[in-house]
Amino acid sequence: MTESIPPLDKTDLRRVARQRRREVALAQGPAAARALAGLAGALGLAARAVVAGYWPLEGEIDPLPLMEALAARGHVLALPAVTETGGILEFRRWSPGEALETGPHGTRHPAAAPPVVPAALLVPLLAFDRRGFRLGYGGGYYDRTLAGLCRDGRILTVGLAFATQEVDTVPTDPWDIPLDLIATEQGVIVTAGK
Ligand SMILES: Nc1nc2c(c(=O)[nH]1)N(C=O)[C@@H](CNc1ccc(C(=O)N[C@@H](CCC(=O)O)C(=O)O)cc1)CN2
Ligand SMILES: Nc1ncnc2c1ncn2[C@@H]1O[C@H](COP(=O)(O)OP(=O)(O)OP(=O)(O)O)[C@@H](O)[C@H]1O
Repeated sequence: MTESIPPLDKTDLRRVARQRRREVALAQGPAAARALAGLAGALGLAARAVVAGYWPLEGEIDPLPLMEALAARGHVLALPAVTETGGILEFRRWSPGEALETGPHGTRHPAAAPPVVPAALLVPLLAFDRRGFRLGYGGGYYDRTLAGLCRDGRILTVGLAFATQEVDTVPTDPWDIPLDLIATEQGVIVTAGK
């Protein structure tokens, strides 16, 4: 068991959670990513649904083995592109092995292509709680994007994290929209949802 993180504001929690995530990623990164891949069938995705993942930044749990497992099950994959600083994410079709370009904040995304609307979103995070609230880097990209996607239709949101990224209560703002599921190397957590 790791020590629990005391209640902190978003800025302080980002710092503490980042450090904790870096340590667990070094110690358990590849094993945890493999464990996530084993959950591909447990996410309840509709057949052939378009699933948007992410290209991992340092310390984030690596979603690529899970994305490969999803592709093998017949899902279409996509990656987010940051096309405008402070804007919303654009999702582009992608298959493992296809070329990527570097975007703002060190992100990697496929070259310009007609955007797709994902049915499910795999979401990176610094910390999560059992209500489904997440803390990100503070750019607000997922918040703004989710606000639009939720307005336009149904979307399943799945946070991906190391189990030790859980905190009792993530501090929230009015724009935060809770995730439906959190997948960790220990299994799938079903939250109260949106
Ligand atoms: N893998 C991944 N892709 C993503 C995100 C993410 O969190 N992770 N984003 C989520 O919104 C969007 C990009 N927005 C971002 C906004 C800020 C920072 C950021 O502050 N990065 C750190 C450096 C990251 C590192 O430690 O390598 C920084 O600049 O200090 C990163 C991404 C879309 N794509
Ligand atoms: N629906 C929205 N519409 C417009 N701006 C928004 C919306 N949601 C969030 N923002 C803006 O995004 C900024 C960052 O929000 P927050 O600190 O919650 O980011 P985060 O969830 O940690 O980051 P990210 O989503 O990029 O991983 C806030 O300053 C807020 O004004």
